[in-house]
Amino acid sequence: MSELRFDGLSVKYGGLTAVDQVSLTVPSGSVVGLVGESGSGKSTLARAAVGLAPVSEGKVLLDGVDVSRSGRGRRPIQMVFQDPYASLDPRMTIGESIAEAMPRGLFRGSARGQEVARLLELVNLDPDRSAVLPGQLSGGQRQRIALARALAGQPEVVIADEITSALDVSVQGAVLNLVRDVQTRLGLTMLFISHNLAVVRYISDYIAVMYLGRIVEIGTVDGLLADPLHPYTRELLDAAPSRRSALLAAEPPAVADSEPADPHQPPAGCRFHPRCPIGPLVHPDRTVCVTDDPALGTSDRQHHAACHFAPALAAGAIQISSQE
Ligand SMILES: Nc1ncnc2c1ncn2[C@@H]1O[C@H](COP(=O)(O)OP(=O)(O)OP(=O)(O)O)[C@@H](O)[C@H]1O
Repeated sequence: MSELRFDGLSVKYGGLTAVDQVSLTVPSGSVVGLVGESGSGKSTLARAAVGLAPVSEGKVLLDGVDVSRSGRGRRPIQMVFQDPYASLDPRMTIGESIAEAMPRGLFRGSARGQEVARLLELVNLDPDRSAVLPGQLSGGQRQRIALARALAGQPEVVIADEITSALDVSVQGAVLNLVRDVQTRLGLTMLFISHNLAVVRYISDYIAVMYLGRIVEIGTVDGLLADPLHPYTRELLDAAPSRRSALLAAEPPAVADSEPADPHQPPAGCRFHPRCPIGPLVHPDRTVCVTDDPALGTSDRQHHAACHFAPALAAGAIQISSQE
């Protein structure tokens, strides 16, 4: 069990800051669900944790140790990606693919085969099928193999990036159940990325909401969903269909009546202010939203939102848009 922490992490692609000074902790053995619209930086944050995105500032820490300095060899953070068709070599049997991901030298001879069988059983696949090629498997089965491959690396942290969104709707629930079961059994620390709030709610202990390269709200699942403090989170929730239909939805809901923000030109002050239903768009006197960049709370409270008016929203002193 290990704590994963992003500490003031920034990732830049040319002139674009895809992730902007993000600090986020995934407590040991827990699941943090990361939600936000397309382009908000979720995948980039995840990729930075495994060395696949160029970190320009800040650190990724595993139990306080900078992962970029942990050297070669075993990789304690493993990722499962969206596309189960692209993530497996079509010429390797699934057994070979899993064995290839094991730490070098840890399993030799028959122990290798036994470990492959154990991993296949862990993801509810018949160990006798280790000789089949990925082309003979369905999308859901391939995603199970991708999970087994990630687990073969004996990770302390698994990052799952939209792992159900490319799957047939009929198998999404089964893969989610499996991931939750494996995470619980192994006590894994997990960052679970999805557009789909219903999926995230089902699997996570905490939810972090990302908007234009920043975390704008974080809290426990129950706390955040019962009492969202950021207007963007409220929009996401209002736009989300019922839990069942959201679980089955191939495409995530868009935020209603809102223009996607341009990540190349983030607005000054609060980045959400040009879209915000309680900001200067509706209340021109709320100039603080244009001038001051709100910070995510730093107290010990478990629920934080980066909004100047979060305390007033929480207290019921102001309401969203037409209700105000
Ligand atoms: N390799 C890259 N080179 C240049 N820009 C990139 C690269 N990868 C991501 N970006 C840009 O960084 C921003 C964040 O993208 P990212 O994929 O992290 O967002 P996301 O929230 O995961 O979205 P999605 O859910 O659509 O994958 C976007 O504006 C994207 O175009």
